[in-house]
Amino acid sequence: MAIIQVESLSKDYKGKHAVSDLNLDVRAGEIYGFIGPNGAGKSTTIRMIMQLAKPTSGRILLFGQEALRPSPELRRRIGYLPSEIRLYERWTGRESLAFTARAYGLKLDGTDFREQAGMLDLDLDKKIKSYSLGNRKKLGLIQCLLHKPDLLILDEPTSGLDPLIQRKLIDMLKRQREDGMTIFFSTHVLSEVERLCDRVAMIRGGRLLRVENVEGFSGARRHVFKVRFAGEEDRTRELGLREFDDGAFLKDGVHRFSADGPLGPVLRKLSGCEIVELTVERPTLEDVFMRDYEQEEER
Ligand SMILES: Nc1ncnc2c1ncn2[C@@H]1O[C@H](COP(=O)(O)OP(=O)(O)OP(=O)(O)O)[C@@H](O)[C@H]1O
Repeated sequence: MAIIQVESLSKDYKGKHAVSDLNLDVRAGEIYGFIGPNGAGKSTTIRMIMQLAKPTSGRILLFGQEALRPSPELRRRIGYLPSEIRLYERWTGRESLAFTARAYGLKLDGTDFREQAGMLDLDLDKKIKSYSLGNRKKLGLIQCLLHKPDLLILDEPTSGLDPLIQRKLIDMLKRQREDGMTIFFSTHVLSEVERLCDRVAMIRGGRLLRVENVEGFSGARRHVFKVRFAGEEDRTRELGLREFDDGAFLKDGVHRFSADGPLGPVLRKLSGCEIVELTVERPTLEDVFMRDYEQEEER
């Protein structure tokens, strides 16, 4: 069953499309990355999933239930970390956690979050007003795990964290997955997605560009070619580069395309023109996504 199912979801702000006709399905037990540049529509989507913003059109199902209005029952099953966390500045981290625990009717003895705080290197006895942005994020994350939700929705959880803490947070999220939690999180850091996610959706300009399986990423069997020929003209058609890749394109004088299988046939084709520069690489997820960005920009 899909834990999050988003169907034809759109959100307009004063006639401007923040999210357009978005479809997503997040399955039980997976870590799903939601990636896109600034202003892509990630937070707007997450706010709609959390029933904090009303969709202009479309449907959202959480745990198979229609979720267009705030529902305390659904809310209890979800841990949500917004991109900007609001905390009560005068409290210590521990007081803040104790308050949240009480709000959920949990009886905690103070040792329940010690492990997580230790893992993230967070001093819970300091006042929140003295916390850095990173420490606030850490506290927010521990807070949204307190009630042991089935689904974790995190809006840019690692932004503002140093690389060491980012890694610890990622390890902590992996551990949650081992305990059966489903995790949906937004980021613009691709390496994070590669380390952590089962699947990743890429959004830009409010529209879904693609969804990719990270494990066994199919791009690993392909080669990415970047080639500059003598002269500036577009050689895509002349060399039949679209026979290898429908999406072959020319940008800044460089022909870019990818191809499956052995290199020989491709190199033979390329040698029909005078090559000034050639690079051949295995594509990373980043290559695949950057290509999508660039192709979108061309349109
Ligand atoms: N409350 C609002 N009123 C008007 N426009 C909004 C509002 N919230 C978001 N937008 C616009 O919707 C678009 C998507 O914004 P959103 O915050 O969802 O992007 P994002 O992918 O989360 O970006 P970032 O990575 O910068 O947080 C942007 O053009 C933004 O300016």
